[in-house]
Order: sequence, then C-alpha cells, then structure tokens
Amino acid sequence: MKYFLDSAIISEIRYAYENWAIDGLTTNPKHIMNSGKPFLTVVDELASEFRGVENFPVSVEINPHLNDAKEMVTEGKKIASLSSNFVIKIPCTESGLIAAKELKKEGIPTNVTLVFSPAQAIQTARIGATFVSPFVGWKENHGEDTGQYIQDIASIYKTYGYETEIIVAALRNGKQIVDAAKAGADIVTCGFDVYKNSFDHAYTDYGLNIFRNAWDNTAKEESVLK
Ligand SMILES: O=C[C@H](O)COP(=O)(O)O
Repeated sequence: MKYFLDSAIISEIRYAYENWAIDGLTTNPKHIMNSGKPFLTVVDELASEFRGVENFPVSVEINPHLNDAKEMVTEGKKIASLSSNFVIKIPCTESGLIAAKELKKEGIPTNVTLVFSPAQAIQTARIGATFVSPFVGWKENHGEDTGQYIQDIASIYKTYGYETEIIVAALRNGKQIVDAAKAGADIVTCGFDVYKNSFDHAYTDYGLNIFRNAWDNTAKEESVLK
C-alpha cells in the first residue's frame, strides 16, 4: 500500500519525501490555508519541489466555489499545465464527475474527493478518474463506523475491474491506516503527525530502555563500539 502525505507545508513535505519514502502528495484548500501562503505561491512551490520527479502524483484541488463543469475543466487544465506531477482534485458532485470525465479525455489525471459512499465511488470509477478519495475521519467524527465502507468500495472495484485507485483519506491514527490496508486500499493519505505517531509504540520505547540498561551493564572489550 502506498503512503501519500496530506499537506501543503513545504518543510514537512520535504522531510517526509527524504526520510519516509512517501509515494505522493495530496493537498486541499484547508491545507493551503494552513500553510499561511497564497494559493498560487504554494502551487508554484509544489511544482518546483517535484520538477523532474517521476511517478510522484501531487493532488491540487480546484476552487471549491466552482459549480459549473465547464469552469471546473478550464481551471483544472490551467492547474495541470503547471506541472506534469499535478493531479486535479475535484469534488464528488454531479458537475465534478462530469468535469473529471472531460479531463480524462484531455489526458489529465484526476482525484475525485469528498467521497462518502460506495455509490459515489462507483460513478467515480465508471467515468475513469485516476483516484477516488473516500474520507474516513470525517465520518467517524460523526459516529459512523467506516470499516465496511472501504471494504465495500474495494470489493466492488475488484468485481468490476475498475482501475481507479483508492486513496483512503482523512485518517487520524495508525489503526485507521491498518484498517484501510486490510480493507484493500491502494493508498492512504495522512497528515505529518499521523504518520510520525504511527512509527512509534510505547512498548518499543519500553523495550529499548530494557536493552539500553542491559547494554550499560554488560562488560565490553576494547572496541570501536560505544
Ligand atoms: O482532502 C483530503 C483530506 O484527506 C482531508 O483530510 P483532513 O480532514 O485531514 O484535512
């Protein structure tokens, strides 16, 4: 399963790319706002950060106020022209799905976002979007159990041979990453801290202290080892 970083902050994107072998990047209007920089500045930074890096998709979302499919396509084409890495992130509305279908005809990759049901995910795959982004954390915040939801999308895609890749989004902890993997997600996208926390475990720290103590109490010959 691939790991994408969900962020628009260049310092953490660079860190995760260099140290964690992330496979791609997703952004949304909230992440861009949180970077504290203007939209086009962030988009330019992302384009230059990954110039020449192959197979590293960077999802950039169109203006969320757009409702008209033609306007969505026009904006999507403009954003896509800025980098060969860019994937156009488009909301899962009727207009968004029409726009994603048109962008596919133009050879522009898309990521259909704000997906909350298998029915939305089916149409996303039928129109040939590159990625579908079902959100988990937002549903769970409202008390919904999401285990079956991702499994259903993955099993429907398998049954019909849909090629759209499933990016399970808005994850809040390591358990949700594991649940996504078990459900058959192709990709998860998480914030910087979610990944960082998922690499640690309290028992690892506990065991490390035991081993450090043992190391300190073991006689050592002269050696280069400290
Ligand atoms: O845009 C997709 C994100 O994964 C949404 O997640 P977020 O609630 O962490 O911003």
